[in-house]
Amino acid sequence: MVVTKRPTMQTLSTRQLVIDIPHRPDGYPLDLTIEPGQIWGVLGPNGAGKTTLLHTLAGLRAPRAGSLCLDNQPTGTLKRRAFSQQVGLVFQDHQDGFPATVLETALIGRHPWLSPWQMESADDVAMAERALEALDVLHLKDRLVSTLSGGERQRVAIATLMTQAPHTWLLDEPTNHLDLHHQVAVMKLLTERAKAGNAIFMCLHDLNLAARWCDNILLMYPDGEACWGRAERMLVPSALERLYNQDLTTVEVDGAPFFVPKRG
Ligand SMILES: Nc1ncnc2c1ncn2[C@@H]1O[C@H](COP(=O)(O)OP(=O)(O)OP(=O)(O)O)[C@@H](O)[C@H]1O
Repeated sequence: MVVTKRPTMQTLSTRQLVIDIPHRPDGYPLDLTIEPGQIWGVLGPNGAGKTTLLHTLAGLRAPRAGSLCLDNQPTGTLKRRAFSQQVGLVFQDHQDGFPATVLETALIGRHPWLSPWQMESADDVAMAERALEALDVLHLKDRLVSTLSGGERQRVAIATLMTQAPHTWLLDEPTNHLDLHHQVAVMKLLTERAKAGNAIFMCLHDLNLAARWCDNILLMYPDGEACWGRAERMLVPSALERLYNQDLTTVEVDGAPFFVPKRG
């Protein structure tokens, strides 16, 4: 049996980070620490910079200022493979680069753990199949990804991240395209991963999913202003109304606030 030696889990943090959004002033620099066990929700209107932040955290875009660290080590000094063992990203949109089955796609998640040209082992395949099962897409494993529905494709993308098994999970609107049952299933899965010690950091447009499942919230405003902290402190109607420029009615359901847009 091949045993993959796991590196110790490292905490992703930002120091005075300014994301680079063309023609926008710097705004408020971000000093975030995304701790093991935490579930972060990033909220903000269209164009506020949520995707740009995720791509910056994933090392795909350079920040305008500031730095990113894993523990105390600047991420720029790490090899891409070592970084990908620690940090993984589910994109908002999924493009098919080349024809691949669902299982082949999930197995891409093992690449940071294999040497160049090393074939995936039976253990890697078993890991990918467990992830596909957790996302309820194992029955589709031999289908071409290009033939899947939007929600199925989204679940395959999350299963691919689960197969990658990084410490920090970055997810750009992971509930996009998902029906209600699968939205809840994904949020439960992320909660289980956080309980197991992973750090979860995701953009969401659904305030009520954030209120129910996230313990930390980052609010991003279109002018670059930002604030963050414990969910109960951040999810207050006045702040959210200003964030979305939308009046809200708030009720409490099962001990969590539930926000409904006012009609008028
Ligand atoms: N390459 C680019 N050139 C010019 N502007 C860009 C570029 N990339 C992003 N932007 C702009 O940066 C801003 C932030 O985009 P981003 O995708 O991060 O927002 P978002 O908060 O994720 O939005 P949404 O909720 O719509 O997904 C937007 O106004 C976008 O048009």
